[in-house]
Amino acid sequence: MQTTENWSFMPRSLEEYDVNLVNGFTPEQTPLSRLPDEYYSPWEDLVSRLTDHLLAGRFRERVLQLPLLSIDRLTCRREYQRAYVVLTFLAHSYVWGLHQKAEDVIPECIAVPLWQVSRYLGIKPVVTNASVVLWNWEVLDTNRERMELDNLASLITFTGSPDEAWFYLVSVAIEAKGGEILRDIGKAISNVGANNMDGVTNALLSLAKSIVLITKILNRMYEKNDPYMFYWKIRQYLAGWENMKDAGLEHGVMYEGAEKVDDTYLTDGSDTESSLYKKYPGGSAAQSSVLQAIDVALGIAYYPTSASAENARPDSPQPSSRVPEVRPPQNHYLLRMRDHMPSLHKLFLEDLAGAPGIRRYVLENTRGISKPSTTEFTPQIEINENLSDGETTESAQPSKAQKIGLIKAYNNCISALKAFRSSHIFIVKKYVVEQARSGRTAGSSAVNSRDASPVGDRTRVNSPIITEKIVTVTPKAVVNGLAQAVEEGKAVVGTGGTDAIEFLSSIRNKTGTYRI
Ligand code: HEM
Repeated sequence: MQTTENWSFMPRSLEEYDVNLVNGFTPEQTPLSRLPDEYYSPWEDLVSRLTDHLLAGRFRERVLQLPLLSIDRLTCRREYQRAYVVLTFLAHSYVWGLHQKAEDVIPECIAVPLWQVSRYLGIKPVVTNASVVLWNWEVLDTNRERMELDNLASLITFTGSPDEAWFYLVSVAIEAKGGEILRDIGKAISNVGANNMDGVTNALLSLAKSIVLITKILNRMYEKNDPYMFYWKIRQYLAGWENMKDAGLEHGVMYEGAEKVDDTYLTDGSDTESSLYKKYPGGSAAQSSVLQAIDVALGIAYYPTSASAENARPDSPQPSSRVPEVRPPQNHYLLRMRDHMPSLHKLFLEDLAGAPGIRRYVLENTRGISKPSTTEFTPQIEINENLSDGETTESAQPSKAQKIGLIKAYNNCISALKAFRSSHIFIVKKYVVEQARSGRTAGSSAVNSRDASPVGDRTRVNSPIITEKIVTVTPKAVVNGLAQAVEEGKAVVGTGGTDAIEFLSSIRNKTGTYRI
């Protein structure tokens, strides 16, 4: 049990945010692998053979045989979470199918309970980071260090492939470091409140180490997730129903019968007020609260990717004693992604933003010592050596060395976070951009004859694992949802429908400018 006393600056207890200092935003207790009440066995039995039914081409038929079950027999949040995971997997499998045309109506037997459990958990009724990562893991050996990559398994996958499980598990292992990360953030902020400079410095040094550690975990993605598999076989199931015109979901998806059980149905996720069709983006690790918590704690605000905003950093130290508060634009993609987190985690991030600011503390207490770069990231912090130690002559005041230590610790965090984002961009280039540019190839996987026509032989080069001779095919524009070939010169879009690399680079570069 970790002490939560460092978190007394928050208006609510960590428990009330469904956050803990062991695993962060993922539960301390292992998620349920099956709902205990046999009443729910029709859902559990179907999801346990999900891949088999998809492969047999009879999954949709099986869904239509499901009874409409009440959610009244779910007894606790853990059970609601399990129900949400099961129902989102069933819903996305139904909509996307396997080598089938997308369906734009989720049948009542899934749609109604999915809508209701999502309302209870305060999350959107689509696959999210919570469905596939936070609430979708188990530990293999409970006697060992719990949540390391070599001791984890995913509870449900769409494809039954190790690649898909690995994709989720890398995120689970990162999420689990959220406990350590929150401990450091709590220590840093409570020491800001107590005006204990060394305490803030030590907490930031530890936070920087944790960010380096999650970057190492992120870089293990290549070990067991083949980019080809990911892009062409797995990613399609994570897609939601926003910006999906090309996939046949121009209006989004209808949750059959949900309007009868919830008055708010019509007002959420629709283009027009009265539409029964909903548009929601799908699952993305951009919905991870850990990364956003680090951003919030370090005082990093998000910006639109437009050129004018690019040049502005909000809080370059001002001559006056006040560091202006900056409100990020409300429509920014990363802020929108908070609606795809459990609402308690979103609330946590909002309340964290109101806590004593670490960045503000560093800036205000090192004025005259730091010489912030107004341009891009520089590896070396520039210390203004010529300035006298002015305000720090009294023995009770921190020394110049302490102030320099504080700036360096803060900058270590920024550099580590920027390095995380650089590694992530590299992954997105390998797993998304290169795949989209290469066009779909037939190798060990079957290609829908309606999707493609063979044009010649080529050795498959994108996968580090498979090197057999394969047939190159000319892809039609859309294979399924997010799995599509994109011509050179056209943007490869992320879940949010914007140019993924441009978007991620802008955030990465902006992170770097926060060095002091
Ligand atoms: C094969 C692996 C991965 C791919 C292809 C990938 C792809 C993407 C893409 C395309 C975006 C842009 C926004 C969107 O489309 O939603 C994004 C955003 C993001 N991803 Fe990943 N991702 C991968 C793994 C991870 C992992 C393991 C994490 C760790 C938690 C992660 C964390 C993030 C974050 C935090 C963002 C928001 C942007 C930012 O804060 O820098 N991703 N990812």
